[in-house]
Amino acid sequence: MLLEAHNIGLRHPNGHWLFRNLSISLRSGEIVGIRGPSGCGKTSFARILSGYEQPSEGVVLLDNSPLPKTNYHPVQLIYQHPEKAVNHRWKMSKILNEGWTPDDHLLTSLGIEREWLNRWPNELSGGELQRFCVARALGPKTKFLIADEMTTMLDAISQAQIWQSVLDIAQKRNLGILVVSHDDHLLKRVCSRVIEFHNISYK
Ligand SMILES: Nc1ncnc2c1ncn2[C@@H]1O[C@H](COP(=O)(O)OP(=O)(O)OP(=O)(O)O)[C@@H](O)[C@H]1O
Repeated sequence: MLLEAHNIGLRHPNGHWLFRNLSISLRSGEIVGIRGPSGCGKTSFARILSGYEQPSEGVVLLDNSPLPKTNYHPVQLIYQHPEKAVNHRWKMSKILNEGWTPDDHLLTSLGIEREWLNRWPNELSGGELQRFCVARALGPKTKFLIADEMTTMLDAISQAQIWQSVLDIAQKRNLGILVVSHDDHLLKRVCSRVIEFHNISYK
């Protein structure tokens, strides 16, 4: 499969263009990094690629078709801030099973303790909550993953554990991953190529 963004631009309500003419393509099985300074628009671009936000101009295509608007989304975004990505009125078991039912093996590989399933989101740390968001995003219908600073809030050991399970699954299922990060060491380790945000953007 091929995920493509063509000439994407985003203009805020105040009329300011955050970016214009962003084009990128990502194939199944590819792991590509995006690096850029804080505030340049990486998260906004990630939201557009995963269908959460409409661009002001340009188009995102999945195998030459527009992104689907209903059902399980094949491009899954993992946010930098997991507390913004969960329903705080739901317990963790319901959040986890929102789109599919992750198996025990996945929960173990992501370090999710079963006792956490009965808690509310605010009874978990950011890192613990993020493990649920990763599991939730890895459903069998996921084709591409947009990992926006996915493990930034985690310690080095947890970070390595989560990336190891994500990379294992990506390899087995031939997922494409876009890794948005400030962490040069991580980008170098997991990505086959790394793009500077400003090199794909012409303001
Ligand atoms: N409605 C809005 N009007 C004007 N500017 C906005 C609006 N919404 C967001 N912005 C600005 O757009 C910029 C891009 O934010 P975004 O989160 O995409 O950047 P980022 O590169 O992911 O940053 P970071 O690395 O710090 O997470 C920010 O400077 C933000 O203040």
